[in-house]
Amino acid sequence: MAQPATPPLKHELDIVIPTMRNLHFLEMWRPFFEPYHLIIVQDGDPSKSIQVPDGFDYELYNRNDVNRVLGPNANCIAFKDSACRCFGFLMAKKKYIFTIDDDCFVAKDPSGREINALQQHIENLLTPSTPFFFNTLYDPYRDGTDFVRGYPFSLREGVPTAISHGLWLNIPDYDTPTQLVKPLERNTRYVDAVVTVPKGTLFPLCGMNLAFNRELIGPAMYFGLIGDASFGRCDDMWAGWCAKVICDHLSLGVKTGLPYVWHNEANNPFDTMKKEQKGIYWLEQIIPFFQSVVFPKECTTVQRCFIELSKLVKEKLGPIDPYFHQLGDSMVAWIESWEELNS
Ligand SMILES: O=c1ccn([C@@H]2O[C@H](COP(=O)(O)OP(=O)(O)O[C@H]3O[C@@H](CO)[C@H](O)[C@H]3O)[C@@H](O)[C@H]2O)c(=O)[nH]1
Ligand SMILES: [Mn+2]
Repeated sequence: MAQPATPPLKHELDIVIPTMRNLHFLEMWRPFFEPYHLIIVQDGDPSKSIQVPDGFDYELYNRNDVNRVLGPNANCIAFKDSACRCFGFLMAKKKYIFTIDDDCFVAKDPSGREINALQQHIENLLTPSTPFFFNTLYDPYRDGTDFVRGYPFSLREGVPTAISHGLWLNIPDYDTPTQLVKPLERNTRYVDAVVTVPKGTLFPLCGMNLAFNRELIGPAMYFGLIGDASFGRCDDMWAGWCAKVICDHLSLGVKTGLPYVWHNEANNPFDTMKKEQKGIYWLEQIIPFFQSVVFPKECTTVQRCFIELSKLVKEKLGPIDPYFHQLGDSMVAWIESWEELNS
């Protein structure tokens, strides 16, 4: 009798979900997520109980657990935003992480077939990236394609992929001003492509539908000290900028494109306006800062790069606002916590 196939990376991947709601969205993901272990990080009042549908294998953490586990470093885990998810990254023990927001559902491809987002992330992570030279036919490692004529043979091995950044149909990941002027806009464009983000290029990472190799880049996936600082909704982007400059330095790859999820809930733009206020101003200074980062050659690990980055954040961004001094300190506390829990 044929044995049912073991789902890919079943014992090597954890799914991390930040939440402040009930997790009914998991019902739709049941066929894809049920074989995997879930790490749920509950935001808000720890005395509230979160409903997780039956049949899932999960561990659930709240603020009390963060305080208990991290002690004096607990403040590096921000709440009041999706940033609480990085406590799940700390607690995970597997090599790969897939993280998804609780308002993301299974999307369909143009043929009407449900998309197994996890499987596509795994394919992205298990095949190399090509940050040093752009392949005009997108990801050359996908079935049915290859490197185009003129692609240097010496670069065709690629580099290990650290991050797989998936996209979203329906509610687009817009900032508040864009959301306000286009309240009815929906993303209906399904593009069947995966590309490597080139070396030296930053991008706005969205944490909604994201996977990464925790061994390669885990310590850089820090969603910051966000909650109380009006730097809201920049948690994922902060992780993206830090991780990308470190990937560039360590010759690791970042892919973006497939898979899609269906993003269901539009935030109230008048609420998010307050959250994003400072981030929108700061963005124009933060990006030139990251573009100028050069790591010394002694920075041979993600941890060392991250500590170096924390110093640069304090020195170069500190003059903009005292918040960046706190953020620099919390980056150090994050690395201390990572080393304590993952030594
Ligand atoms: O205070 C909070 C707010 C949210 N969460 C959980 O975080 C994710 C994302 O929340 P939500 O869908 O409300 O926010 P979006 O603006 O659509 O999300 C985008 O912004 C990002 C950065 O904040 C996020 O990664 C993006 O996808 C949900 O699971 C909420 O339950 C929370 O825990 N606490
Ligand atoms: Mn959302």
